[in-house]
Amino acid sequence: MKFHEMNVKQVEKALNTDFSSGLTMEESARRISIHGYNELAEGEKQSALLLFLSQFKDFMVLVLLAATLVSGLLGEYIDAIAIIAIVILNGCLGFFQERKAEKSLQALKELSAPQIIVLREAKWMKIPSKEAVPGDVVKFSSGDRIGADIRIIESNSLEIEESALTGESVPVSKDADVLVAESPGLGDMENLAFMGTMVTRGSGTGTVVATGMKTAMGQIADLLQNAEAAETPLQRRLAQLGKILITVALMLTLLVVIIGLLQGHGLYEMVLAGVSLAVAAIPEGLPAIVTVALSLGVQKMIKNNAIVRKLPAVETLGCASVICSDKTGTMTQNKMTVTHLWSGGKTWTVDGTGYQPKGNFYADSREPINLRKEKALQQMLMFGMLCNHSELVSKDRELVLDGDPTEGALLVSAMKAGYDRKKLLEEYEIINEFPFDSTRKMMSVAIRDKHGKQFIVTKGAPDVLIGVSSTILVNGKVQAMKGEAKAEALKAVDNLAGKALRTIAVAYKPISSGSLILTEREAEKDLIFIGIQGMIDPPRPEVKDAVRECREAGIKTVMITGDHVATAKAIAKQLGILEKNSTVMDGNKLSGLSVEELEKVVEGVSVFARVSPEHKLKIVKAYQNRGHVVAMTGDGVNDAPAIKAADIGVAMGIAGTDVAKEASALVLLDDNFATIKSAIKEGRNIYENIRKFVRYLLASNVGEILVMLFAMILGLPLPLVPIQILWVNLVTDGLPAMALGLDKPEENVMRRKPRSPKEGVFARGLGWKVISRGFLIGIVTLAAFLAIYYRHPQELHYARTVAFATLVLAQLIHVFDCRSEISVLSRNPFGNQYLVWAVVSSAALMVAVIYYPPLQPVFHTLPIKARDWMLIVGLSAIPTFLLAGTFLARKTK
Ligand SMILES: Nc1ncnc2c1ncn2[C@@H]1O[C@H](COP(=O)(O)OP(=O)(O)OP(=O)(O)O)[C@@H](O)[C@H]1O
Ligand SMILES: [Ca+2]
Repeated sequence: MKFHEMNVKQVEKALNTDFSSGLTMEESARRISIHGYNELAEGEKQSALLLFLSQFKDFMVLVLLAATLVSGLLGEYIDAIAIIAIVILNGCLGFFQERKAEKSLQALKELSAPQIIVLREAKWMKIPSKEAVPGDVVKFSSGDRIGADIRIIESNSLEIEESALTGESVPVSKDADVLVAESPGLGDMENLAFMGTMVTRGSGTGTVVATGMKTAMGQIADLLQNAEAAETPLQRRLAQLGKILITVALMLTLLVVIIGLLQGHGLYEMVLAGVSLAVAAIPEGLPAIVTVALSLGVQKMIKNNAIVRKLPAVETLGCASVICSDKTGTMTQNKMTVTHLWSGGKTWTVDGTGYQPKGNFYADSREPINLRKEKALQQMLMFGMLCNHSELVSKDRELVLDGDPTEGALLVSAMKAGYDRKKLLEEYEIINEFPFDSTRKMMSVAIRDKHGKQFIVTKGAPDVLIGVSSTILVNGKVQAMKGEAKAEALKAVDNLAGKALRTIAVAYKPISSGSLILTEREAEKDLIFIGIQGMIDPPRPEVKDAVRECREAGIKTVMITGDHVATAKAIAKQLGILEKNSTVMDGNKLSGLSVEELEKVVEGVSVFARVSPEHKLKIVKAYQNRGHVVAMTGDGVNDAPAIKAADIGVAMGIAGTDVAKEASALVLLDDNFATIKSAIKEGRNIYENIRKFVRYLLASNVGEILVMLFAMILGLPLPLVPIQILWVNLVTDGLPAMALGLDKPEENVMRRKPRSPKEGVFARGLGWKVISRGFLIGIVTLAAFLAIYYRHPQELHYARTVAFATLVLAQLIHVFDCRSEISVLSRNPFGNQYLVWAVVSSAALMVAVIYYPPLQPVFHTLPIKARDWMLIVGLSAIPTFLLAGTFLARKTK
């Protein structure tokens, strides 16, 4: 018999498990050793060796190796060995950079690995999905992705979307009690839930029947092997640019070779020089360094509680111009405490802090009231506790909340009045439930008391509940919900919400005992309104500053909330989101507008209140049509489309569902708005750092090519020999460029306007900087060469050594200039320790090559005399300081 044909008892037996306490730790470990981990087999990975070899597949490197081989055969052993050594070192550098990039991407993947809630040794715990085994008892609810194939034990309005398996995107309802007889299609197995599908509604428990490759998903897994890693826009642009640069570098190199030949240089000499030059000038390492910079940035973001799930988001973050953020939990602390209560025209306050169930109720005086006399208040508190899933659990001797904070507040307010849920549940049995969702904005239970009387109890947004209540309880009497009674209730809501309180109303109605199976629609109408509980949810302290910083950075903050207009308004004011010239729009108004109409007014709105998740997509579209780059937060299943549509989809790490997380590009580990701001700042910085080393590397290459080209045009000997060119390329490109990638942001990163996503690599004067600095580096190197060579033409080796030192030093000074968009002097040049160390070690290597006797024949160098250092230092400072702070530099700002 198959699992879907058995009843629950039979399944329990077949799997040799216990549905009330789950598996033991021992047993689960044993089962892992039998069934293996619950994961799908991965595609093949590139081996380290292949990755290493792939560093040498570059065409010019192959040509260089061939040319070196020839020179080796011709007897130039030292040159040949040195060149090969440098090529291998270069390959190692590339290998490590790519490895690092790959590793950090892998680490990212693991961070966002799915989890599953299982029952082990009678305790519910969250474990990595990987560790689930057949027989495990699991629970799941709306927004979860199912982690294994599961036979449902209990279900509650459960609906699951199985498009990952069946392609059918309409959710199907699932029911534990439906036995499926023959062998139906996957889509018809009502009592099974499959790995990879997602819960769109309701909740349930179940037991794992298959894991890993044995699941239905596993059987088709090879069809959907790993999605390819996405390239960021910048990486794509750089790849295109790379092709152009290669062509240009090759053409210039060819020009150098041809002119050199025309000027009477030997063929062999020119070919080797040309090939070395080509290898040095082609920025083949650029893509890898960019990936490393991106992933280093990603790691930094993780330290700041932001996980980037899609690499391109790192870049897009820097372009964000609007952040649409949830209020509850993101801008506020999500620590709710009921402070005010209202029923039938009376208002009470209650004291106490946090989730400690201690406090008193007051009317007008300072004396606590006698609760027994306030029947409506009692009823409201009791119902708030019954229609409630949250729980207080003690952890480290403190009471902490397990569940939804809104419900926690209601639980605690009832406890302050002396109610105890266990005792209540002995008196009242919960026979049915309609779970909360953000569109209905309410939740209901059907309960039965000891005498068999049945009621519907509903709690939810007061304005919505007033709408579905036909009567209201006033002084123990039921009155029609209209006229003055209704107006007074609405006024009470406004009054509480105006105090920045979040409001939840409670209502009920008796139902006849026969009508057990009501639909949601039947249950949630003609209710008797009892009253309202108002709770504080203090803003997170850091949000106000974050909002201000965003404003200075040209980024607009928009609050989007399901909460009441007045509550949203009050909190938005406290946080500085709502200003004089911005407005609040509510869900009703929003529903009536088309995207085009919304577009016209959207710039003026900074708070959207009483919205449903479905509205978020419209808001994203409207801002995007206005040319904005939009970050949008979300947590629930219904938020996923908006998260996907946004330029940067942001999901909550704590409150977020699997579905929201999977749709997102960025996950906030702490659900904090301020974290979005830090991520944007980091995103801007990473992009600037990439610009810095692109600028540095290309200027260096331009310098290297030009010095050779000019020398050939002037009919001079080669100012640098091949091995020197390769060495410059290795030493100056390696460490200093990486160090630039780790640079701290310039002070004003968050005071600039967001960058346009269309901006090219050379925007904002970068192209000019590359060419002008490169040109000057070439000129001063040539000048240094000439200064020696003209006086002593016989000392060619010495002149080359001086040119070599000038070229290296000019680049090592120029690298400091690259740290700033303005000028080298606009920030402390030694502010980046990595860079200082990179430059010091590169300089030390240069000194070694020049002064260490065993290296001199290898690099064709001679020790430089002290007085010539004056010349070298003076010349190499020129490219950086000549243009630093001049009008040319400023103009490009
Ligand atoms: N567990 C619940 N049971 C009943 N009603 C609830 C519950 N949670 C929230 N509500 C009501 O539904 C309204 C909408 O809730 P929703 O979760 O959509 O947004 P929110 O939490 O208020 O704000 P945000 O969208 O900023 O997270 C709330 O203002 C509240 O009145
Ligand atoms: Ca919400």
